[in-house]
Amino acid sequence: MNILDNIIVDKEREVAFKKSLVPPVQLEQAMLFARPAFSLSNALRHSSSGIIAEHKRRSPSKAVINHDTKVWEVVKGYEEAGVCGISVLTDTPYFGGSLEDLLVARASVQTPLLRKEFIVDEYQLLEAKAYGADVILLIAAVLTRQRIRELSLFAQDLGLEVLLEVHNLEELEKSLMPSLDMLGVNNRNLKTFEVSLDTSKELAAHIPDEFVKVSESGISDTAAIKDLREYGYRGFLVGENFMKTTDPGAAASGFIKDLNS
Ligand SMILES: O=C(O)c1ccccc1NCC(=O)[C@H](O)[C@H](O)COP(=O)(O)O
Repeated sequence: MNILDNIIVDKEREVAFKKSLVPPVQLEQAMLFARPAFSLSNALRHSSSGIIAEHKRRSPSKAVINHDTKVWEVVKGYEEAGVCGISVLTDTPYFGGSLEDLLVARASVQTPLLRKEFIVDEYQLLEAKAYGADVILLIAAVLTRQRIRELSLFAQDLGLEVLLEVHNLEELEKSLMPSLDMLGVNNRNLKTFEVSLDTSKELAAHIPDEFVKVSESGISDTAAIKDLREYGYRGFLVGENFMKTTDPGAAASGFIKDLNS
């Protein structure tokens, strides 16, 4: 089993346990559940930077990235820097995040929020809505076409946007469907942790124009973004490069200024 297999096995157990504690109807009664979501895809279409900045304490590939973060401080810093969207990791065992992080982020900013999670069940979409997310992530490597369809339609019914993540042509071809809003290419192979921006470049031509293209992972300088834009990418998910600094908001601000200069 690779790390992704392990994460999914653990996630299925975790979701089953959470369902036994909090029934779906309780999530539907949460205050934030009825709130209309912000559109990340629109923000990306009209943005000059396209940065989606991530709150990421640790990861399987890098271990600890930043343990001293205060979520509210990081996301406010990101918003002030002018990012288009903020990705909040909510997985605890592998990334040190939580749904509480998402709730704090929602209370702190008006920027579109992506619940960065390993989604295997509709229940997690109800959680995403109840805790203030605007967008959810679906990872093609761990879902069948049928499940991508069911989950994306369920998200659409809840008013959440969907970012579908692929890593190769096979995943892309099995996943294309109208219920997706954004197509993300992860430059990190989640099974081996190898990172190459060539993955985004190679897949770009295969992504139909109606989907906003997002390049994810391993982006550490503005030259990479200028290059990826040439391939039609409008969104750029950046985590470690900001989070490894003592002030992620300031790092994002400097990055965006450099990008726009
Ligand atoms: O980051 C990891 O090590 C990782 C391992 C296994 C599954 C997912 C993983 N990361 C999720 C992400 O996609 C990244 O956090 C995100 O794209 C930002 O990447 P980066 O800018 O390289 O921190």
